[in-house]
Amino acid sequence: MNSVLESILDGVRADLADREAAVPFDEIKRLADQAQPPKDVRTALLAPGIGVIAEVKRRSPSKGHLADIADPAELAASYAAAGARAISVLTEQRRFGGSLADFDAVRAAVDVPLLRKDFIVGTYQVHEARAHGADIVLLIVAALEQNALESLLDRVESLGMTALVEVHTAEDADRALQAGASLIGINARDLHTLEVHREVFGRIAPGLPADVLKIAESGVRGPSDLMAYAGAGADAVLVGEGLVASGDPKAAVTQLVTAGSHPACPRPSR
Ligand SMILES: O=C(O)c1ccccc1NCC(=O)[C@H](O)[C@H](O)COP(=O)(O)O
Repeated sequence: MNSVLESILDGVRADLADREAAVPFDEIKRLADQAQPPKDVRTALLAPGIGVIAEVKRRSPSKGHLADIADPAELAASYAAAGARAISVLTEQRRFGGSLADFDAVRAAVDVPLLRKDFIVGTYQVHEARAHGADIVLLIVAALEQNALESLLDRVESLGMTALVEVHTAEDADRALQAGASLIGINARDLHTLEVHREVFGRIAPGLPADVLKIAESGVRGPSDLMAYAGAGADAVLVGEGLVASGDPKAAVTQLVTAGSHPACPRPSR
């Protein structure tokens, strides 16, 4: 595993140990069982046009500070009002400045499906995501051994949620399919250099089955990037920096949604 990811995971494991000490596994499972039922993510993403998954992202390892985001609920409500199909909330604290408190605030503010965007390493975090009302949980292939990926994906689905399985290479994509992923995110950000290479999406997506929903992650800075990803087979794009650093996130989502539903925008064939 590469050092950027490894160092993120070290911090994630330390913070996770603190949370598990505060709220034991049985209690987080009980809270997950009491949460509102998860939403139908596939139907939301298959609505006509290229979907926009809008991200609440304060900072990142690659760019440092991105936006202050004093009120994540207000930001999320503006994303939803502008037509975002789903909202991604970063809950990793050390590198991304996110939190489960941000997630709770967003959950209370919007009805669209919510993605818990974090670095999942164990089943506790899956139940924790459900307890906080998540509908989608990110599983990063590069962060997980195959048996862990498969058992976490099973756990996500057994709780009625959808796993967004993130891949960076064709080998990752093979592992995601082997694990049974039905929603695959192809992340154009190289985890070694943190550079974005959008062409990675077009190299990997054609090798995925037609019934797998394909999300293009990272590097969408405006409608032309969305159109290019759509042309390479994306069902939806996941956008963070291009929204939060735009000065007018609601207008930025509106522009993307408009582009994604324009008759000239390519559609995935299935
Ligand atoms: O954003 C980073 O610097 C980063 C570094 C290491 C691991 C993950 C990272 N980002 C997570 C994401 O996948 C993005 O937040 C997401 O794809 C949105 O990307 P962007 O629109 O380019 O902000």
